[in-house]
Amino acid sequence: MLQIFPDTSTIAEHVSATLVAKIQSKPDAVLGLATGGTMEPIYAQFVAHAHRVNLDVSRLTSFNLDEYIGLSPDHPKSYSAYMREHLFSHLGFDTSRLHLPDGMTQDLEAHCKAYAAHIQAFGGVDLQLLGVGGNGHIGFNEPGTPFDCPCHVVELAEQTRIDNSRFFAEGLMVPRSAITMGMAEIMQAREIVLVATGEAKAQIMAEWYQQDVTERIPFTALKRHPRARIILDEAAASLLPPEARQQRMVAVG
Ligand SMILES: N[C@@H]1[C@@H](O)[C@H](O)[C@@H](COP(=O)(O)O)O[C@@H]1O
Repeated sequence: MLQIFPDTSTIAEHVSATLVAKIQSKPDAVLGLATGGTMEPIYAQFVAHAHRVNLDVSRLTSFNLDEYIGLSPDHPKSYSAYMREHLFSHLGFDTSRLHLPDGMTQDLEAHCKAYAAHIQAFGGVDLQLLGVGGNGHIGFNEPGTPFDCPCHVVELAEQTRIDNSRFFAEGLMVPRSAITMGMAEIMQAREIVLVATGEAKAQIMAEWYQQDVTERIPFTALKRHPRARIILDEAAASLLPPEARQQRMVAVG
């Protein structure tokens, strides 16, 4: 289902309310968490909302989508550091329940298998948050990734490294590879919320809308998911055909 909101702050309120409701109804839920600029206002809003309603997050389990290979959790540009900065350090999480792939692992293949098995051991993800790359990647599942692919190592597409270089100071290289949750684990999530904001996502959203399900655009897989929502702001929706732009959300909540 496609939903278009006026701007990033109404999206943040809406997604935050979705998260709070999920956690209130299932305090031991398993969340699939994403990083990237899109998620920053969402986590900020969620932290404020959680404080307001005194939300108990201590029984939650989370699995992050991905991590760069070669960056330790202490590296400021690791996704581990991102999660601490934007979410984990602000609320009373049980840190032993918060999982990210280990970018410093010595045995990549074994680690990927163990990460996938760990998610299965928890019965899969209840609610998966996703952003989307300019080339349609989700997590770091780049175009061409088979839809049944589990957690794996990926060589990042040149476009992805260029897009993500804005997060790295000049002279710091974007890593060439990453560990990502696979399309398989993502598609097994019971509920998926994908958020795309800003003009930079307008082109890929138009392609997503026009194309059938294709591995060339990984997030088209969500068209086959029974409970996936694609949430856009006006800018990301700006190249959609008029009939798609009818899906405007006027109310928040
Ligand atoms: N691995 C992450 C993705 O999980 C994220 O969804 C995407 C979009 O990022 P942004 O929200 O910064 O546009 O970029 C990265 O490559």
